[in-house]
Amino acid sequence: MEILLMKTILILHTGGTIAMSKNIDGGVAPNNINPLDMFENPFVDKLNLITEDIFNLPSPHIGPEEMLLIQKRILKAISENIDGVVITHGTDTLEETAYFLDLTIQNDFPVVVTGAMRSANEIGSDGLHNFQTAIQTAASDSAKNKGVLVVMNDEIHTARYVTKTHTTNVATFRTPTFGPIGLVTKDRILFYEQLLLTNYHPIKNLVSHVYLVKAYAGMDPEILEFMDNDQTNGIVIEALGAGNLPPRILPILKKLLNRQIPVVLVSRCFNGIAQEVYSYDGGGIQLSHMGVIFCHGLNGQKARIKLLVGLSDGLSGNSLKDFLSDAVS
Ligand SMILES: NC(=O)C[C@H](N)C(=O)O
Repeated sequence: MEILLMKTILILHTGGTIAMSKNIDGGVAPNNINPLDMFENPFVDKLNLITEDIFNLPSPHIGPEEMLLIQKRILKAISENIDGVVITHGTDTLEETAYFLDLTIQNDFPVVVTGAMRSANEIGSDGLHNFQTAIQTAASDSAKNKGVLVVMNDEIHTARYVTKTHTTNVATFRTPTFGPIGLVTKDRILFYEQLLLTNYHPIKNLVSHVYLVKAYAGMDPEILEFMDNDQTNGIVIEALGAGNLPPRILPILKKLLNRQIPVVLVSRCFNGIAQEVYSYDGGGIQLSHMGVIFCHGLNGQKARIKLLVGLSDGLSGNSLKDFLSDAVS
């Protein structure tokens, strides 16, 4: 490892399978005491580990409020001479928390998120290994200024593009279209790509009622009619293919846009980006002319986090559009 000086790594446990065990009935559930608290620092002569259990939640119980708590704790660490941060997290919503942090923290030190697919007492448990490699990555100088990173199964992914792709396999985290930017090898942390960095938005409060909807063949307009009210702050639609919608959605879409509700489009495809390609009814060109914002390269859940962060930072109109479409970062 390229670790030369004594460094301090802040570890924030938030729960998830990495902190769970299989019980006698075969169900996997949280423990009263996090098994990771028993982790013996294998790098005692090189790394000082400060551990905090900020909460112990399955990640489906985590939402923007919890993400903001994690963000605030990391911002506090900036004045505490911390050299890196590791966050352990359930994998179900890990990519959303990681991307939320990526958008809201200017991290000169590495911030690494990890989790596990097998709980602490299951054969082949991946928790300790992922935890250890996440610490090594957070302690690596080469991990600085790369945005928030996700380390799982010996791969290093950007929070911006990584996604959970398998329900149970330990190799679940993948980065469609672009691939991981680095590897954890037996003896070093290795990067071979650099993310284009963007500005950060250090929000302090959150807006609510930002929705995510998936398009499907024959999509029913009623789903969007539910959002046609004053409470709705924004909507992300995972559209078909290159970025198209069934024509029967157009009337309600117009109503939502007339209400000045931002409607953001991504593709429901696993690879590629939403683009204004088709000029038929419901095609991307028409949607774009109507005022729908095309968000490039993100999946639906990430685009929703980005919309939430942009709105929470007070962006609207063209500034929100530029932020979401990556015209500015
Ligand atoms: N592997 C996991 O961590 C999944 C778990 N359901 C969670 O997200 O908390």
